[in-house]
Amino acid sequence: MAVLSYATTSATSHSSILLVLCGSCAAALLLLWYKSRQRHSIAQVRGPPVKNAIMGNIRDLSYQESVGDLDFEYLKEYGTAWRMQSTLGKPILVLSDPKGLQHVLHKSGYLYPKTTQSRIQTLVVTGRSILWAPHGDTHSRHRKIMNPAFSAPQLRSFLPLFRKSSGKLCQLWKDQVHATEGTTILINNWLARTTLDVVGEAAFDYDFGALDNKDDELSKAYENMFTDATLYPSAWNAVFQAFWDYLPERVLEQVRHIPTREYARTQGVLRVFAKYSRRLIAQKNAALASDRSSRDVLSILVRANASEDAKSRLSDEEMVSQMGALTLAGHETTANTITWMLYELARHPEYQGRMHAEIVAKRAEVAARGDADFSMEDLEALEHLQAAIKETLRYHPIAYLLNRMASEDDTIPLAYPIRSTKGELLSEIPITKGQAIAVNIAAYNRLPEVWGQDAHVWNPMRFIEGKADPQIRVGMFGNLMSFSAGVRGCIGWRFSIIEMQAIVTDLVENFRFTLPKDMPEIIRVPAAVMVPMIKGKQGEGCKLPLHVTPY
Ligand code: HEM
Repeated sequence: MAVLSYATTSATSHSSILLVLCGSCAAALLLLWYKSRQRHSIAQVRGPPVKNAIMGNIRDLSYQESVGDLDFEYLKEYGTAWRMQSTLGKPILVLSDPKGLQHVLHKSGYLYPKTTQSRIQTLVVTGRSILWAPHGDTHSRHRKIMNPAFSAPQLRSFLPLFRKSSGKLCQLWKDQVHATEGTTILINNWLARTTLDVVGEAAFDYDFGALDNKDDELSKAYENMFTDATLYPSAWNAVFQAFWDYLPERVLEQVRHIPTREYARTQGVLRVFAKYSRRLIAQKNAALASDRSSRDVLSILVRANASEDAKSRLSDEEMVSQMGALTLAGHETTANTITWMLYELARHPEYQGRMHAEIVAKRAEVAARGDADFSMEDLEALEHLQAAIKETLRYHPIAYLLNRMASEDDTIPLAYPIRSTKGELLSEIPITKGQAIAVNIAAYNRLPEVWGQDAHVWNPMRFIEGKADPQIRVGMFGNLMSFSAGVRGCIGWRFSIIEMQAIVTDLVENFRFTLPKDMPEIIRVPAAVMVPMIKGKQGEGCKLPLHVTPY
């Protein structure tokens, strides 16, 4: 009986959600139709022709075979700012100009918040975390409490922990790689497991056991989530999301209950994370009360939150959400960047040889000093390693596009003037409130004006020879946009750099990476983050095989 009455209540509440959604959508459709007839301020900005009135041409971007195929073509044709049409006639300004990006992300503070679509999508997958936090008071409250856990000294203290995981990966590969001929390995899968273990231990003092193949509920829930939920978005979902700007927040919060793959897959992950996160936070609160608090990110967060005044404190729900956010933001991003780096090293054996020689020489220095392992200063002195990290972040930016919108009328300045639809040179673009802006990280990272005429070539020497010395400072690291910039720039960029230094040093010291004889074509697939897949075999998920031979 109890089950029956629960089922009836649940069905009633679901049909009222559906009714509210349908009613709101119909109203939004009318509003959208009215809006699409209005003239917008970026009408004079050139862009690719619109092929489909409903879908616009934005879908071409999410269906392009490899990230950059279209972006680099448009960049060449239209310059560092162009116009695209999103679903139901909504114009988007696609921006890769350094001065424009500096203005939108740095100088304007919170003037350009995330779009409703990107905020609600992160709400669906992480809950009320820092990634979701609306611009302004809410976000600065999250950031203030999270900052102490990401200070440079705190992150440098994680080095032994990162080295422990990379050592484990090396040992597992040594066990399975044939000593003389080497073996072909799907490296992305191993690296994702390694970075999941790293983020588990450093951020929560939790053992995902991914490298040990432990049957862990959390790591299983997370596996392939990005590609399952976001790859090749359906037309209905794109049209549905176009209404979101006009729906009340309370209605939008319900979209997570929609039982299609876009929402159900992430909702499942969110539920599992919330369960574990609650348990871990309770443990950390108990440890704090008995003065046994440890150094992982979540413990520092719990401590920082406890010492805030009640008004500024994160709520229980906000605290619980950070675990999913840190795993989401900090795991596959780093794993994929290392994957692309090893792929480029396999394609550039001469550079890989230099990196190996540099590490071996440093190892001899460390041994002569009587130390068992590299210090942070040793790793930072490896200039070929540093340059390869920067060049890979530039060439293969995992987060290749960010969505923002103007909260007020504004003017965006450009470093490189563009030609308007009337043939005039524009050195600034007027923006009206509500204008959507796509921050095109992939295109900025390939600007010949900033990176040199060989911007489309993977060449780490540009950082060693000082060729990349851009005049306009935008990014958080190496003047790259890969970690974004400004008030919402990546909080974990140092964590990721130290992690990459620790893992890549171990791998390049112990193994040689080459392309297998029958190397398939690898494409940069546009899921929520950019992932490597074998061309024509996208259905098999992320895959990047390399031939690995031990030294
Ligand atoms: C190669 C590795 C990484 C890349 C390329 C990367 C990139 C980014 C980018 C582009 C953003 C801005 C997102 C937006 O505005 O929508 C961001 C934000 C963020 N990242 Fe990273 N990230 C990386 C690693 C990490 C790691 C290791 C962590 C944590 C352990 C982390 C935690 C975060 C968090 C919490 C935010 C939200 C910051 C805020 O809104 O204030 N990231 N990241």
